[in-house]
Amino acid sequence: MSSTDLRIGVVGAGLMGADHVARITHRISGAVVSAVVEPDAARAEAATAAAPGSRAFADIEDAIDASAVDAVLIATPGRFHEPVLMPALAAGLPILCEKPLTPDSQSARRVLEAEQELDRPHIQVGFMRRFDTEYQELKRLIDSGEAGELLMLRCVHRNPSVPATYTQQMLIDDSVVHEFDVVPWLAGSDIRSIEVKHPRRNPRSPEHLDEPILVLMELASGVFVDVEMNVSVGFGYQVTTEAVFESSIARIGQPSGLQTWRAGTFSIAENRSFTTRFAAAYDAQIQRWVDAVAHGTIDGPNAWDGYRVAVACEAGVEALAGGVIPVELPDRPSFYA
Ligand SMILES: NC(=O)C1=CN([C@@H]2O[C@H](COP(=O)(O)OP(=O)(O)OC[C@H]3O[C@@H](n4cnc5c(N)ncnc54)[C@H](O)[C@@H]3O)[C@@H](O)[C@H]2O)C=CC1
Ligand SMILES: O=C1[C@@H](O)[C@H](O)[C@@H](O)[C@H](O)[C@H]1O
Repeated sequence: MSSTDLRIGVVGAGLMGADHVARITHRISGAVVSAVVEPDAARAEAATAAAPGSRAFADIEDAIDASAVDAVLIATPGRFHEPVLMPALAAGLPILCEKPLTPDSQSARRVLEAEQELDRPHIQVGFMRRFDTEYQELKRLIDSGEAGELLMLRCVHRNPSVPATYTQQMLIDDSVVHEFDVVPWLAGSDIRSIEVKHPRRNPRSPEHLDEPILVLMELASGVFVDVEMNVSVGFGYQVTTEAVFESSIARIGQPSGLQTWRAGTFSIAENRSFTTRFAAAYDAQIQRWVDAVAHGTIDGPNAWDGYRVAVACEAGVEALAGGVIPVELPDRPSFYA
């Protein structure tokens, strides 16, 4: 550790928290994990063992009081984000908060209000797809106008399976939440309305889930977007987008793993989890946050983006029961210009 390294407190050391501890320790420059807050003793021990020099704390307030952290990375389940965001903001610390910012728009608004007490945005939200090189290339193509007018985006979001704790609502606010961020970013236009269609149910789905679902968004620009959200596909993890232009199409997210020719068959390895599909994007997201923090800024989706997405998720959850649900946003505060 060098004396200039950013000392990060990681709150929540489950799947994503442990993954982030490993990347900060081994792949990110200019930062170390100095504190871990995790109620599960075995996970806390594994995380501190994985990050030499780090210490476990009972809560983020203790780590702040002990002057053990310069920044906070939040990787607890979404409903526990606000109780960490608030003390971290009160201490004026930079924050990388895994998605969602908070689980609903009311709590997201409270966070926006608390952040606006400070001189500048301190929160970056972990919508890592914006750091994926293919998404970035597609955005450049759309922005450049080279391909002409964008007419539609056709998105696919497939998970091999989900844990028993995954609910119907999570199809929207745990999974499609990513498209609610990345689609307006790609297309440069806010979501105007959301509708959900229920195709034939996959007999492999857990009993309590009615999926796949088809989420239809209309953007303010008139661009239409469909998202196939499908969480029991078994074969692997797939996130793709096809952009339909006037006289061309562009595609991202095709399999790019090991290719084999065997017994008369050609095959390409597919991802099995977001942890590999987006590994480079998570690395880039955290490296750019660490670099930005050194200059007193953030470099990625901010708390306003988190709030916009929370509003879209509420409309999406309402749309699960039917209807075309409008997405209405207040004006963006100049603080987030
Ligand atoms: N960007 C992405 O692609 C992904 C993001 N996520 C997000 O990451 C966050 C964590 O998700 P997972 O790692 O999958 O969950 P997880 O359940 O594997 O881990 C969460 C950890 O937080 C701990 N925890 C619970 N309450 C806490 C508290 N008050 N203080 C400190 N620790 C607490 C739990 O004991 C657990 O170890 C969520 O916000 C989730 O939406 C999850 C998966 C992928
Ligand atoms: O954020 C994520 C998970 O929480 C969610 O459950 C998955 O569907 C997403 O693909 C992943 O990126």
